[in-house]
Amino acid sequence: MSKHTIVVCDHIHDAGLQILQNTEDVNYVYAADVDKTELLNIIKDAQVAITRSSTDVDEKFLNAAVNLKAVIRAGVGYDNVDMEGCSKRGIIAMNVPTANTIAAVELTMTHMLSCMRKFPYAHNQLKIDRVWKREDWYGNELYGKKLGVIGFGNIGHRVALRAKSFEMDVLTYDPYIPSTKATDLGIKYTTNFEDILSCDIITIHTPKNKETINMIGFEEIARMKDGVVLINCARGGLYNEDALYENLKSGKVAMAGIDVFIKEPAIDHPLLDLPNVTVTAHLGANTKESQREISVQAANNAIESARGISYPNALNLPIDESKIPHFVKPYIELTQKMAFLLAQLSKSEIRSINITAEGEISEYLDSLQTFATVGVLAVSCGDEVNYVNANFIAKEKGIDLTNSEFSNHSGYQNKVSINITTPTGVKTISGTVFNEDVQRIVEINGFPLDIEPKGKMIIMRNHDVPGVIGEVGKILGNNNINIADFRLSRGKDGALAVILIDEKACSDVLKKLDSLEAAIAVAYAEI
Ligand SMILES: NC(=O)C1=CN([C@@H]2O[C@H](COP(=O)(O)OP(=O)(O)OC[C@H]3O[C@@H](n4cnc5c(N)ncnc54)[C@H](O)[C@@H]3O)[C@@H](O)[C@H]2O)C=CC1
Ligand SMILES: O=C(O)C(=O)COP(=O)(O)O
Repeated sequence: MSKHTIVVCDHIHDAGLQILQNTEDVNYVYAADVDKTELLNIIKDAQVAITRSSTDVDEKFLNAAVNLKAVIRAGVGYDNVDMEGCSKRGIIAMNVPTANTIAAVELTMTHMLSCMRKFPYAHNQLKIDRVWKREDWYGNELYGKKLGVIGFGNIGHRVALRAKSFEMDVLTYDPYIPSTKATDLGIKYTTNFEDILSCDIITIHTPKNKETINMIGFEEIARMKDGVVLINCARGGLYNEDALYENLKSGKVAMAGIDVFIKEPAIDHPLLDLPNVTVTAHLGANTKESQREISVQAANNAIESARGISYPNALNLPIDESKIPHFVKPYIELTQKMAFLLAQLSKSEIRSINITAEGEISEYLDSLQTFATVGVLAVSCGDEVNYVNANFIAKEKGIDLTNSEFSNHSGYQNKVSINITTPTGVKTISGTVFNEDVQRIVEINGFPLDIEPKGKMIIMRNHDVPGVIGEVGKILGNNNINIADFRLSRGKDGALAVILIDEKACSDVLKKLDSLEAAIAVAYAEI
């Protein structure tokens, strides 16, 4: 039995390791304790890698991981994964998005309470210094304070709910949610960032990306209340670290609760020297409950993806098949098959792939474009091309990708057409789906047809003169090729025959057909 190699790059709970160990077709390699240079050597055999935030899936990692098909970020944030690099190489990236939510929520509340009561300092004075000085430790209450929550996703909204139970006045800023998601929970919603800056305590729960890096900097802090408290259990760099340091030093920011740093491990970070921060070493996800669940999910997902069965929570697929309406799926398949067929008929350099659609299916043009590109490129690139790298490969080859909605309606409820441009002209194919899942090609190069996109076929353009069908039948019969179906379409420029055959037609047979006086062009294709 051939085994799939799964490399575990960071510490995950034993429960997941057990699953990997007990799976017969998995060869699992535990590399959490090796240094990252040695990991580059180990990762070259991996089909699937499991990582946490301690392993950067960057250019170096990806260049070394020559057999990698999938990478699983065993947690939420994937800012340490070079998503474009993965896509270019056809690697599917996945995360485990909700298993550590509660752990991160509770650590956020811990930092908030610790900051308000200066808990670690009070604790250390008694425990380490053995000093009993109650007058040193007057804190503040959460009760009645205004809390600003930036990012109202899985973690942010739960932090808001818990803060409400402390009878805080909670306000959220998240332009990507409907306001009712917050207001239905009794949380105030704002699209004005200034409202957040006017809060007593601010906590951030967004992903780290171009838009959110330095979301809070010198200018934003300057507009905050004196004595504001800032919490960051999301990612280092969402609050500008220099601005945070300077303003904690001056006392403008009274306290900060920080779990994450731009560069980790952060054992020499200047923030650690300040007396008004509570810090943890990126422990947001570190509860036994959450790590057990993440590890089990990551292991199962790694096995599924190594076997090519499914890619749960894939982050770089063109479409999330679990979220699309039922009617779209057969169009996805049909588009890829039609593109594959058309590229076989063209047999020349492809300069552009254009997709058009009419009906409700036109809402999915961008995704269909990717599937068409996979179909076209599969003819020349074989299984090197897949849904995540197709657009990159097309770009590298200088193929122009475009799509648009049909301006004219042809009467079909839904129809997809693919046009490919080659040095000799434009080739077209169109298809539709009847009765929910009956896929049909309804046109090739302007000739109306009704054929199933399946099987071995000869496609022949010929002058519309008597005797062609007989001559074709004779050549195929003489070469022991059985005709399964013969579809003929007539147009003003001649005829097009699609001949479905039981055996593959070799180039010799195609040459004989091409030499018929009536023949204009002959091609063989297989779907
Ligand atoms: N410290 C730790 O160990 C952990 C840290 N995290 C971090 O927390 C982040 C949030 O996690 P979840 O809540 O699970 O993610 P999520 O995806 O459920 O929520 C993120 C929210 O941020 C919002 N958002 C995005 N851009 C925004 C912007 N510019 N302004 C305001 N809101 C914006 C989104 O609309 C979304 O509602 C993760 O991306 C990860 O980096 C997550 C788990 C543990
Ligand atoms: O899930 C996340 O985004 C986290 O930050 C947790 O990271 P970790 O898996 O603990 O390295």
